[in-house]
Amino acid sequence: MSNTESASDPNAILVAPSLLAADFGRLDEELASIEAAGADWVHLDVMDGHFVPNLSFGAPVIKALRPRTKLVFDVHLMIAPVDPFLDMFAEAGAEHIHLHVEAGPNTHRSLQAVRALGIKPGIAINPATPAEMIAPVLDLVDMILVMTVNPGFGGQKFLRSQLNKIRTLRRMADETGRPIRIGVDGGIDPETAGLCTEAGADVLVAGTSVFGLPDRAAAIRSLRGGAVAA
Ligand SMILES: O=C(CO)[C@@H](O)[C@H](O)COP(=O)(O)O
Repeated sequence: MSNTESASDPNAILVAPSLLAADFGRLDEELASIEAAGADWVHLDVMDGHFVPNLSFGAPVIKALRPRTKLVFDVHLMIAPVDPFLDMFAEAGAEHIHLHVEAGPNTHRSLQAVRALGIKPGIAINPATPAEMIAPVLDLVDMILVMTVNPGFGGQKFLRSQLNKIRTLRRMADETGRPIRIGVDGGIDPETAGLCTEAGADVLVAGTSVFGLPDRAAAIRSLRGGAVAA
């Protein structure tokens, strides 16, 4: 199945390689490699050194990359506050924006602002935050991003403690009667992909297990294979 075919199938498991694990000196080539390898989206991690203890890249880099690929830009904002920067990421070409439920007191307003910009809103949730925290905003989102590591760094170990949360969120999302995708982010490899999809996730965000391997097509196939086998 090609990237665009799988992305338009609501039941497909989608793979979104995280550019954080790419070679930042060759972003063009890295993007081209995952597009050719069958990635569905590219996941773009924006870090501010305040909400998370690390810095990555911001809207100018995303804007520069936008014309270089047809992949959907799945932007994960690990920043606080978010509201003053939403216009900037819209203008840069974000198609999805995930903001964190922990990032500020106005999550409901921020998600409405994302939708008003014509962007699909997602709500991201940290490992220590209970699933119930996002119940009041589920009617506003198209996606939930479950952090399966503490945000801020690639290459961390998957937290199995998040599997029950994924199950709970799958049930809550299904109860809305709307199609809401559940992404998992952090420590995703073919084995943990299977655990997550079995629990109800349908988007696999993976940095190290895609960009860490020379054959990106094989890496993406293995992730899908792990997911299907669950
Ligand atoms: O948002 C984050 C980290 O904060 C993730 O997107 C990581 O970039 C995933 O990296 P791996 O755990 O797959 O290496």
